[in-house]
Amino acid sequence: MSRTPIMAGNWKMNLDHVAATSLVQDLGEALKAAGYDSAKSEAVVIPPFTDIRTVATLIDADKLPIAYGAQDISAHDDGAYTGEVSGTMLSKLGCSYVVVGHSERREYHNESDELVNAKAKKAIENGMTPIICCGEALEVRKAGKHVEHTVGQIKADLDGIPAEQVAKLVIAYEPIWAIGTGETATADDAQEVCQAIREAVKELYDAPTAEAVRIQYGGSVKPANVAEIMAKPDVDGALVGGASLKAGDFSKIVTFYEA
Ligand SMILES: O=C[C@H](O)COP(=O)(O)O
Repeated sequence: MSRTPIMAGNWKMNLDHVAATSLVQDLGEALKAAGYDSAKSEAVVIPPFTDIRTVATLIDADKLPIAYGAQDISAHDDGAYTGEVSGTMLSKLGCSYVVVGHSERREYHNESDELVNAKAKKAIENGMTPIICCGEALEVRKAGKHVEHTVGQIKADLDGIPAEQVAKLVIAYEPIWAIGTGETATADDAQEVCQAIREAVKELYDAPTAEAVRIQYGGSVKPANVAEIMAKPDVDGALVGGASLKAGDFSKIVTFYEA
C-alpha cells in the first residue's frame, strides 16, 4: 500500500490576510521552480481563520497545486458559541483539512480527548479530513511513557469513527518538547511512535485501515532534517510550524523526495 506523503504547514497565529497572499504566491512559484510533483507529496497550508478566504481565492484563481485548511473547528453545528467557527463555514470556504487537538489548543484551551474526538467527527461530517494531533510532554518521554501516552490519546480521539473514515484521515505525532524548540526528535524517535500508532489502529480496526491511514511527524521539521525523517517506513509526512512561514523552506520540505 503506498501512501501519498502529506506536508502541511500550520501557520499558527502568524501572517494576516495580506501577508498570506505573498506567502502563497511565493510558495506557488517555489514549487513550480522545483518541478513539484503532487503525486509524490501533497502540499497543504493551514492559515489563521482570517486568511482562509484570501488564500482560497488565490489558490483557485492561479490553480495552485496547494490544498488548504483550518487550525480548529467547532464541535457544534451553529448557535450561541461566540468566537467559534463551524464545519459548514469551513467547508463552504473549500477547506480540505482541519487540524484538531494540536498540543497548543489542548494546553491553552484545555481541550480533552473527548472534545478532540467530537471535532474530528464534525470535520468528517462536513466533508473535510481531520489532522488529529497527539504527542507527549518532555516529562512523559523522560519517564519512558511516550508510546503509552500517545497511543492512549489516539484511541480516545478515534472513538466511534468508522474504519472507512479512519483510513482517510491523518494523524500527526508531535512530541511537545520538539515543537518550536529546534529540538527535533530523531528519525528513530518519530518512527517508534508512528509505528506504535499504526499498530494501535490495526488493533482497533484492521490491517487495511492501519496501512491506509497517513501518520505525520511534527516538531522542528526543517529542510535539513525532513529527508531522514521521511525515510522511515511509518512516517507519511510532516506537520510543519515555523518552517512553513518561509516559502523557500516549506517548498524544500514539500519536495523532500528530490533530496
Ligand atoms: O503544527 C506544527 C507543529 O506544532 C510544529 O511546529 P514547529 O515546526 O514550529 O516545531
